[in-house]
Amino acid sequence: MDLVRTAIGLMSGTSMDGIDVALVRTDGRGFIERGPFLGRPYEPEFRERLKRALDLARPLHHRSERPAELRDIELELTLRHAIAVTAFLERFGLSADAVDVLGFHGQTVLHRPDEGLTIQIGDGGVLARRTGISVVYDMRANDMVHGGQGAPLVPAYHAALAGKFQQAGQAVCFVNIGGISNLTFIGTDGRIVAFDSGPGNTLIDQWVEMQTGRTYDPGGEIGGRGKVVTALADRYLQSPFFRGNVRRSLDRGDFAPLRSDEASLEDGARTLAHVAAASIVKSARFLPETPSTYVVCGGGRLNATLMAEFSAMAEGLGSRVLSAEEAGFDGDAMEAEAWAYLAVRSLDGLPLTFPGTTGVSAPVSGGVLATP
Ligand SMILES: Nc1ncnc2c1ncn2[C@@H]1O[C@H](COP(=O)(O)OP(=O)(O)OP(=O)(O)O)[C@@H](O)[C@H]1O
Ligand SMILES: CC(=O)N[C@H]1[C@@H]2OC[C@@H](O2)[C@@H](O)[C@@H]1O[C@H](C)C(=O)O
Repeated sequence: MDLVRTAIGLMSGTSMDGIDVALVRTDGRGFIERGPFLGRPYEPEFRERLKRALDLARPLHHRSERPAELRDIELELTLRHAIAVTAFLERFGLSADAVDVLGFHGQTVLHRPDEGLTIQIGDGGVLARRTGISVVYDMRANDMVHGGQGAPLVPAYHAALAGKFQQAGQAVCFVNIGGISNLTFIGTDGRIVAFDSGPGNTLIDQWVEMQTGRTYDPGGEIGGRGKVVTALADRYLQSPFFRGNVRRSLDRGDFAPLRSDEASLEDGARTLAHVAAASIVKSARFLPETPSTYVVCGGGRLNATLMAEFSAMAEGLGSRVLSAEEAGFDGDAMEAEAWAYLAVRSLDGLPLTFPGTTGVSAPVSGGVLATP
């Protein structure tokens, strides 16, 4: 039997809303035992620091470049992750010795796949020393070196969770609605096809924050009171991103926010929820077949307006739509769990990405190991 390790995954996603922490016991292959999860929101001041980091990263041309202020933010981010690990261990009565590895995503501050450039800030060495636990980090870079898009990486984990659908003879598609959305299709024969599918919550979050100061549309309630402004929706949905045969991965800044005078608060939120839902369906046309089931994860599944739109569109095409919880998973923990799983795969030199998931030339492993 392959070695089963205890791993903690740490995800700070494109929504920049906080750090997700999840524990998984796994052999990095078919054995997965999901443990506890903790979400640690960022305080508003630190979110502003991360937004500043995106601005500082925009002119960079090399993934190791760190202007002094960006280096400071990287250290602050890393220390917040160390505190999150300590809080997690305390909360669940675990000692650092019980954990074999941390899978550390860091924060994507720039992603330009066309230039072969992806930058995640987060210092694995500092995190390993602070926590006393080995850290695997920088998991996207090697994929890009080998011609991949550097994202998405979560599909290897989705595929490992898909066994029950395969046994039932069903093609399943995991939909992760985070800041950006991505899809993982797993066919009945185990074939994996994955790609970023379009804007997720970021446009909605930016709009609601601009208009109200709140950082998201709770439950999709604001959008639920509005109507779709077709001309604005079309501006997004007619993007060249949805055309052509090559799927490319997205940067948070690839779709420009609505301008403040373009719609009422409610109509803007409704229109952008529609855009998020329709983007998934548009991109799903590039899957090998219509999935029997969509399993929806990520914070966007909690936006009822977005979910109602997506469910109606997908069901109209013959698929059923389940939330991660309805399918027996945890939709908040999934990405952090994936980073735990990927860290174990990295330790064993197993591939993290495949030609069908990132367009990489051949299956490749990745990640950098830092020891305490
Ligand atoms: N109760 C809720 N109602 C509506 N939307 C919500 C709710 N909770 C979270 N969200 C949305 O989900 C977002 C966070 O989702 P998630 O944590 O999956 O994103 P992420 O991990 O940052 O993104 P990515 O997958 O792009 O890396 C929030 O920014 C918000 O837009
Ligand atoms: C470069 C980067 O950080 N991309 C993220 C982003 O957020 C969602 C989507 O775009 C996905 O491609 C990826 O994250 C997920 C967790 C992934 O790599 O699977």
